Amino acid sequence: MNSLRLKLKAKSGPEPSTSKPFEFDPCESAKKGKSFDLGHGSEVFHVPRFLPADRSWAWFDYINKHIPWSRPTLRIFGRHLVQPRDSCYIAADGLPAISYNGHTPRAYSWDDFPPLKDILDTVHKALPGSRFNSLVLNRYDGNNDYVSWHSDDEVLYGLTPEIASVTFGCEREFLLRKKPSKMSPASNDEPKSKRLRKSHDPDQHSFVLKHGSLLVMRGYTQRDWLHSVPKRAKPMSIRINLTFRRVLP
Ligand SMILES: O=C(O)CCC(=O)C(=O)O
Ligand SMILES: [Fe+2]
Repeated sequence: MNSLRLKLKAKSGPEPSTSKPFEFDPCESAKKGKSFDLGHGSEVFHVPRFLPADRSWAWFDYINKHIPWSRPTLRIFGRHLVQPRDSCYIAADGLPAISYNGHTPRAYSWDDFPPLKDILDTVHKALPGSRFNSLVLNRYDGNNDYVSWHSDDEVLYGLTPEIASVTFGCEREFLLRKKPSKMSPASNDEPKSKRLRKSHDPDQHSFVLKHGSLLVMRGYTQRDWLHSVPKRAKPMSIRINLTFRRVLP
C-alpha cells in the first residue's frame, strides 16, 4: 500500500470501528491459503488476503495510535545499535520474560489492548489447535526500517514453534534463507553460483506480505531457516506486523 491509499482513506467518511462485530469467517478465509513445504519438516502457510481490507485498516489505525511503541538499544556483536524499527511486547501474566540482543522487553497485558485480543481470537479460529499467549509487534516507519536475518529459536518457544504473522499497511518482502548445514548433505555440495543459475534456489524463498495477510511458520522453520524484512531503496509508508507466539509456561 502506498501513501495515496492512506490519503484516499482519510477522505472517505468515518473510520470503521474496531469493536463492531463483522461478517467474516476466519476458517473460510484460511482455506484460501497455500502451504509451502520447505523440506526436512519445515513449512510456511501463506494467506495473502486473510482479513478484509477495511477491518485491517481499522486495526492498523488503532495499533499505530495506541500501542506504546519504543526503539530500544540492542547489543549486536558487541556494538550498541538502535533497533531499526519500533516494537512492543504483549504477554499473558506469569510467563517467563523473553530477551533478544541484550534487551528484555517489558511485557504489556492483553487486557490493556482489547482489539489485539480480537485479532488473537481471529488467528486462533483460522489455525485450529493454536494457543498463542504472546505477541511481538513491529512497526516499520518507511523503507529504511528493517529486521535483519534471524530466527525466533528461543528455547522458551520449544523446538517446533508455530509463529503466526499478520501484516497491516504497506506491503513488504519477507525473505527466508536456509541456515548453513553442519552436515553438508549431497544437495549442498554443488557450488552456490551453479545452483542459483537454475530456475529456483530451494534454499531461498520470498513472500510479499500484503495488508491483511497471514503467514505462519511451522515445524523446524526456526531451527533450520533464517528470515528477514530487508531495507528497500524505494520510499514506503508504515507497515505494522504482529507475530503471535506461544511461550511454553
Ligand atoms: O515483520 C515481519 O514480517 C517479521 C518480524 C519478525 O521476524 C519478528 O518479529 O521476529
Ligand atoms: Fe522473526
